[in-house]
Amino acid sequence: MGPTLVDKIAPAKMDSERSSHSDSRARTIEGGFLSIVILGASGDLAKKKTFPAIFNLFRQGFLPLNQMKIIGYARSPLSDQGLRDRLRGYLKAEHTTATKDSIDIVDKFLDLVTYISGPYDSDKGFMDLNEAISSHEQAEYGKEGPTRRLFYLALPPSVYIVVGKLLRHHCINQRGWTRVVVEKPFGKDLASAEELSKELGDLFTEQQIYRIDHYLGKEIVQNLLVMRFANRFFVPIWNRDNIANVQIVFKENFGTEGRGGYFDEYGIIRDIIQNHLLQVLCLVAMEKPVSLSPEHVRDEKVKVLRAIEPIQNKDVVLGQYDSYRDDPTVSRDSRTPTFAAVVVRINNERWDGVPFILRAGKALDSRKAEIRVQFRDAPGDIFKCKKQGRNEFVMRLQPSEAMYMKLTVKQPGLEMSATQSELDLSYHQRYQDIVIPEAYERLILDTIRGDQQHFVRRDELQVAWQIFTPLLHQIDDAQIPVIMYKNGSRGPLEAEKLVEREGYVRTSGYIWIPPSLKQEK
Ligand SMILES: NC(=O)C1=CN([C@@H]2O[C@H](COP(=O)(O)OP(=O)(O)OC[C@H]3O[C@@H](n4cnc5c(N)ncnc54)[C@H](OP(=O)(O)O)[C@@H]3O)[C@@H](O)[C@H]2O)C=CC1
Ligand SMILES: O=C1O[C@H](COP(=O)(O)O)[C@@H](O)[C@H](O)[C@H]1O
Repeated sequence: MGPTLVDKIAPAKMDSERSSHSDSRARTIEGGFLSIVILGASGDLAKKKTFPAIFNLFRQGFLPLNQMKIIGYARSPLSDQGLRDRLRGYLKAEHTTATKDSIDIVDKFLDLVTYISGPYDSDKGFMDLNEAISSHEQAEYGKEGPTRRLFYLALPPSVYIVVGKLLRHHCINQRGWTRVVVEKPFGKDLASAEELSKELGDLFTEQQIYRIDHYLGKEIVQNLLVMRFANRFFVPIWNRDNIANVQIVFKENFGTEGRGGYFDEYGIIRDIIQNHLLQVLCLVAMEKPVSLSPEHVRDEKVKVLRAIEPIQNKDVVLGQYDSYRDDPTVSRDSRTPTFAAVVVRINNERWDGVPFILRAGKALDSRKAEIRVQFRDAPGDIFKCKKQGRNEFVMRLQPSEAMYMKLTVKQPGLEMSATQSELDLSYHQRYQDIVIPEAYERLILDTIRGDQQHFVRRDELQVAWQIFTPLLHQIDDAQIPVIMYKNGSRGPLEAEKLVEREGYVRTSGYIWIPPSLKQEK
């Protein structure tokens, strides 16, 4: 039998081989035995996102085949094999040619996975965990040599602190780094987020804490700084003189589906807008950082957040889809918004007067996330372009990553008339041989490399909550109306009116479906 894909896996790639930018961002991967511990390994996120992302890194040779273990920890009574069986269906060895190879690579990965069943609040469980990690380390590395420990909290935030304390007490690495990944929601409002930050901050240094927001790992989001600051086209026009309005949109064509209990407590602003969309806004609106070092980038994000004005009620539309309360895990008289449109205003020299409209909704007519930048009309319109519509630059995060510009051109033919057309960079067409990594894949790799650029810093989180907390408290106190909308619709009509009121000009008669989206259907 010839060599399988597993045999062909190279030792973990070093950053110097992989990184296209050999500047200050390129980090050396420190050597040493790597233990990745997933706490909450029995859960939804772990099986759907965390383990598959680690598997993809492994499959592509980014993890050290013979120098690592992956340990799942949760209360559920599972065996090693039980966890492996549960995960197998989620590990897809796509892009490998032979089926045998695909099975081998999955088996090889699952061989690295073990499971410990234990509570989240007992010394014993965490002593067992430490024992297991140490014994793997020693089996490979003896008692000397550097080791690396990554703890991924795929858990409800209610247990973060108790788990953090026990990790701190029993599982800290004595021979190398310890890093802790925490998932959103990081609190429910400013006070609770601050408390969580303080308690975690008493246990771990800021350099050890990785607050994950998976939107920061999406390809088009990662492209934002390059687009804005490496293209002469954009540098001079990215401001209030040229841009009329910006929309950052998240739509899902399904409801809360099995997560109703969690969602009903949080709602769409805490679930999507305060974190994912606000993070995207930071990258669209921030000033150029001094360098790409994580602190320089995050310093600029914090500055733009600090320039955001208090949100006014007239700038908010809330909705709830009509079948939301049919979910048995949702309260019968729930007023939790499943849709929100919020106008955010940035009071600085670059953006004064430009509305940033953040819109997110569940159970809408399609699944899509995009940034839509609409430009002002060209002055002195001799071509009657106003009829045709405005220039827009759209960055589609999903589905099918793309960036396109809507612009006015001469209608081809003998007549001199203007029409709307587009310049399209659809990734699946342009980069046919490149597999775009999943957000979690990229971010987990960053945690192993020690790169915090794409993670939320404590002060960033604090300002993000400061912006939304007054509004959230009013919503919690039922002071803002929640409009019903039909499951599968575009959301409340009032939101469309809000967007119009803020000066968005819809192009009439222009319908263009990007080829990559046609393929998607
Ligand atoms: N699922 C998703 O798509 C996303 C999730 N997240 C966040 O990731 C984290 C994990 O999410 P998810 O996997 O969906 O969560 P789950 O509800 O599936 O919980 C994960 C595991 O935690 C344990 N657990 C559940 N409830 C409790 C509780 N009340 N007290 C103690 N342990 C509990 C369970 O393990 P056991 O009982 O075996 O110990 C469960 O398998 C959350 O913070 C969530 O907000 C973020 C983005 C997306
Ligand atoms: O964080 C969350 O994100 C998902 C949407 O993620 P995407 O990468 O598929 O866009 C959302 O469904 C979920 O409610 C939310 O908690």
